[in-house]
Amino acid sequence: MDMYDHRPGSAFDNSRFGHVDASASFFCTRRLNIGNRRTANVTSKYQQKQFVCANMSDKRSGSICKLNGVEGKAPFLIGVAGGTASGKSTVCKRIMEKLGQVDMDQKQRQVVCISQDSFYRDLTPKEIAKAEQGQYNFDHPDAFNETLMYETLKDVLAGKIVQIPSYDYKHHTLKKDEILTIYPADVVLFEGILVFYFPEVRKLFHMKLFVDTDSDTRLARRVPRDINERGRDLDQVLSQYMNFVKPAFEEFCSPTKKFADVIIPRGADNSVAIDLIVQHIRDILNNKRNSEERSISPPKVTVTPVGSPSKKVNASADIIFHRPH
Ligand SMILES: Nc1ncnc2c1ncn2[C@@H]1O[C@H](COP(=O)(O)OP(=O)(O)O)[C@@H](O)[C@H]1O
Ligand SMILES: O=c1ccn([C@@H]2O[C@H](COP(=O)(O)O)[C@@H](O)[C@H]2O)c(=O)[nH]1
Repeated sequence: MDMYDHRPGSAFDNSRFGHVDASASFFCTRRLNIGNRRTANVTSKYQQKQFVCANMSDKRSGSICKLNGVEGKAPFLIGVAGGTASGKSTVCKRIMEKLGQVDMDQKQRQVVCISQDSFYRDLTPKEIAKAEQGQYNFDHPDAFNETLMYETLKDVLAGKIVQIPSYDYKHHTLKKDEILTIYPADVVLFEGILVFYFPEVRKLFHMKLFVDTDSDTRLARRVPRDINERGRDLDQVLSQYMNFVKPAFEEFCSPTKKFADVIIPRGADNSVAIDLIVQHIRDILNNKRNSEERSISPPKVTVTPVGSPSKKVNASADIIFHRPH
């Protein structure tokens, strides 16, 4: 999806993706601009199990965390769940558009979006053969790498730069030559059919949205999409839908609607709901910015000695605390 930072020419050896020995890793050092204000030397570590830049400080103080000594922001993390073709990606795109994030350099973006599909497990050749016949269940929670999803989101929350693969729906594989770099942002949207299914992952979200589009509409959208964009034929799409997609939606996805803070009926058509969400995000960002500014220039605090309450130790203090008696 074009909202991601596609960096085919990144310093990462993409050909190793998913095929390295678990212990194999390599390092690269780059100079990166983070947001409008910061520049940091970032050393990134790439491993099969964890494709994140793992060499930055994990310490958080409030919403500020450190990136190799440079202060970075912990983002506001929004989960966007919903059935297949409910409009999750389109809703995320609308939110980004309304927040003025689309025609913007990837590194400057305050709002970024990550797809849960980047956390599908690597399939064995036998599983790929099954998938090609529409016999693999991509809608079951076991199809996802929960640990990696959790660890990556934790890193995102810690203000780290993370690198994730994009997903190739035609070949049912993670794209080894298309690693997405997610730079620290103010808001991170994480969208997918089962983003609220895993309890530990679910707990990480500051806000949870569920895109609720009726199943006829979803199927009517999925059929042409899968044929035109994902290389399927009609029989495959319908049999996969009946055998796996529909039952898994009912068993695993639909029950997670109860965890949502906001349910968006009709998806991207619901501009009222999207406007309300965008306004809420704006308010949160403004509050966050104000509190960050306050923490960057804290008011001067002076303690007046006990017994001399009228004696001002520092005449320029903005706040005076009295020691309790
Ligand atoms: N409100 C809408 N009206 C018409 N088509 C839509 C609408 N929302 C999404 N679509 C189309 O439906 C398909 C699935 O939408 P998408 O946002 O990718 O869903 P999801 O991310 O939930 O799978 C895409 O082809 C998209 O262009
Ligand atoms: O190789 C694959 C991987 C996934 N799928 C289907 O994709 C949807 C999830 O993506 P949405 O954009 O939310 O629709 C899921 O229902 C899987 O069935 C696939 O067909 N092949």
